[in-house]
Amino acid sequence: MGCSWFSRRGGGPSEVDDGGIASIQNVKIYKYKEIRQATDDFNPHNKIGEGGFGSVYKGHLKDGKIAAIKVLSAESRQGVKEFLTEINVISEIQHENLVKLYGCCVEGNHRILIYNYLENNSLDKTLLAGGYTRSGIQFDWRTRAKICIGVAKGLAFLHEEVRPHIIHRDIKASNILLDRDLSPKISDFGLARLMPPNMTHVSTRVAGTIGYLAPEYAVRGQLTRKADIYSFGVLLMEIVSARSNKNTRLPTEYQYLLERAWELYERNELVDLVDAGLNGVFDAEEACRYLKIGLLCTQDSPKLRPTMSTVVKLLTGEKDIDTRKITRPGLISDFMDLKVRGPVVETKPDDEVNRNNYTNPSSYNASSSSGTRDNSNVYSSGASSAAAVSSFSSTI
Ligand SMILES: Nc1ncnc2c1ncn2[C@@H]1O[C@H](COP(=O)(O)OP(=O)(O)OP(=O)(O)O)[C@@H](O)[C@H]1O
Repeated sequence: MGCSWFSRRGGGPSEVDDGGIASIQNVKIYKYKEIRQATDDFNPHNKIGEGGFGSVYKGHLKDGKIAAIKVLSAESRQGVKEFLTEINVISEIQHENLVKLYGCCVEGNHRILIYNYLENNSLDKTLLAGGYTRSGIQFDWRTRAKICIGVAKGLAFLHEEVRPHIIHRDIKASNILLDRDLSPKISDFGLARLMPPNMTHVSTRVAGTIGYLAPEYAVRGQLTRKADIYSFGVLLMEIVSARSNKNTRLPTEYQYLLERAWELYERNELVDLVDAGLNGVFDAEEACRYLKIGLLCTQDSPKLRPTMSTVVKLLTGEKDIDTRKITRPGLISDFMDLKVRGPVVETKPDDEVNRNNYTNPSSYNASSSSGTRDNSNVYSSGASSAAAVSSFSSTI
């Protein structure tokens, strides 16, 4: 048997018998030997990606499952207890639009996460990398609408149903994976939490993320759910237009997606931003509505951005957009000449972090899902925002 349940069933690695972590019960522990076999000894041919947290391999597990195996980099050498505590939190969070964590491997210095493998890769490597021509995937309008709504639902779940609420902190195209049916799954939620606060290589991650960063988070380090909503707004516009938030190959005035969207919105020509690759086969009213929702989500003032559950209703048409509320979005380029100072505040009063009060969403009581907010419990999935923001200053 290559793996065991953490609650001392099946005899996992010796560290997991540590009495201080006996309360952790839901994490499947894989033996390093099984992971080596699954990846053919981490054969480069099986490597499917490289992110800020380490390398990702495709692997075949003994139970027949295909997995994405994320080998965390050296910086993440957290103690077994801390690591498993975080993993236990992540593994309890399950939703059809979140990537499923199968388990982990925590032997010696190894810290490895084992996820459900998603067949159709990430949005940045498919839709934003040339769409059908490059990936063979037909991103027609219906598929895009389904992707936008799915991501919105996954994020609404993290923000409003999980207790304490989770701020993803890194919503972007490379963290949206697609399954066989092109249903979207958000990856990396809770992951930055595994990194020690002094981790230095965070700068490369932030560099790739700048266009998604809400100004108040980038400049003042204010981390709330509204920062995720800003990133979602940018992603939404990327999906509709099939272009990245920044494209240096375009003439200067067209390079920044958000600036372009605002310009076109003011001229009542938003439809021009919709992907020309759709060959005109799309619902223009709906596509423009999505772009307007993107503008609403990226408003400069966090208070003007809708919550994610409202975004879901706006996307599905259950709720109408009040276009009077759309003002110029907050643009990071407005702050390009500012140097950012740390240390940084993680939250505002209405989005306070409280990691100790985490409760399993499955045991989450029904009255809360009817809209009652308990804003005192927010779990930030981010690594040190101070680290992120101070390294951000060195990359702009
Ligand atoms: N569950 C998965 N199924 C299939 N492919 C995956 C899975 N997880 C990751 N990948 C692949 O590995 C790549 C790297 O993923 P990873 O999340 O480590 O980094 P990233 O999102 O590109 O960057 P960052 O770590 O800065 O967020 C992804 O772009 C994707 O192609």
